[in-house]
Amino acid sequence: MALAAARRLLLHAGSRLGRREAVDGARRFANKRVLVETEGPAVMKLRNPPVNSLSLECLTEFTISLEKLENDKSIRGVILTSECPGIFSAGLDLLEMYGRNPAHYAEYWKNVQELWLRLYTSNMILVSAINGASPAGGCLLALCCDYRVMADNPKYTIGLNESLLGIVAPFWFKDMYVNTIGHREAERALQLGTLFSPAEALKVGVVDEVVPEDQVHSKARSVMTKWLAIPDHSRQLTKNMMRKATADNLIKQREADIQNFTSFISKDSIQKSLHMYLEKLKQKKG
Ligand SMILES: CCCC/C=C/CC(=O)SCCNC(=O)CCNC(=O)[C@H](O)C(C)(C)COP(=O)(O)OP(=O)(O)OC[C@H]1O[C@@H](n2cnc3c(N)ncnc32)[C@H](O)[C@@H]1OP(=O)(O)O
Repeated sequence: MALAAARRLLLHAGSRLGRREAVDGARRFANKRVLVETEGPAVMKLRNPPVNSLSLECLTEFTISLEKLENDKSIRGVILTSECPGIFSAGLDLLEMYGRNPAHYAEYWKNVQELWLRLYTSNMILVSAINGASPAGGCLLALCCDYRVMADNPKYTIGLNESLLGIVAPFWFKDMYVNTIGHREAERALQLGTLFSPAEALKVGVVDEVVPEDQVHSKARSVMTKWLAIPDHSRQLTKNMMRKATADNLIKQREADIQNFTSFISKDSIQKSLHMYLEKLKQKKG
């Protein structure tokens, strides 16, 4: 209930802000963690420092921004990128999955599912400009896109690394990975929790193109121009044909998936693994 009210409030505030900024000349709207520019090809920038982790608030604002773009029939495509230097997204927020209660885990997971379904089944053309590290849920965001351009910086890695955290990528993460890189590569990468360098990601097909870092946005825009030249109706029907079965697989078992996640993440052993992983992240800083 509380979340639904927050969501209504955000939508309202978002549209007011959108109008105000439009008067200033720049066609854009924003909430705290997501900035959307609608001048030229629409660009959605995640800005949840330090690492663009997908907290509940960030997921909600992301979903609302997408909803607004979907409702604007003049917007046919969106470039998804990050405003945080060196980070595309650190994925799901570990602090939403650690040390909370089952009701919180269920609420969080419902919102993760909702964002995924909205992104994965979007009628718009989605191109990701991956300008930084993109582990786990960050990779998931990129995989939802129709085309992925990654910055050629060996410090940036991408992949579904859940098994390194002692957790298991849900079946719908896995389905999308298999759809993108094939069963054998996905099986190996999921078991090992592989984080691919840009060159490896290109080779295996996690991303479609790797370009010098200063060209990632211009390349994403030129890709968008090419995709925009395709008639919407045929492209959308084709996308739906390719993705429907994967999305339906979750839709038909959303509740069960929430229950599974909640009971899995609540286990002492899993909480212990997350604790150790969080400690490791802290220690890395020295
Ligand atoms: C059935 C269960 C399935 C659940 C599915 C889960 C999918 C997921 O997405 S799980 C999340 C997986 N994410 C990761 O493994 C990424 C972990 N983070 C990193 O590897 C690094 O932080 C980075 C490469 C993204 C960035 O490195 P950098 O050196 O720039 O920054 P750090 O000093 O490591 O981090 C800064 C700060 O942010 C905290 N943090 C990092 N990632 C997360 C996160 N995913 N959730 C919450 N918080 C995160 C990190 O602990 C630091 O915090 P402090 O400043 O307080 O120490």
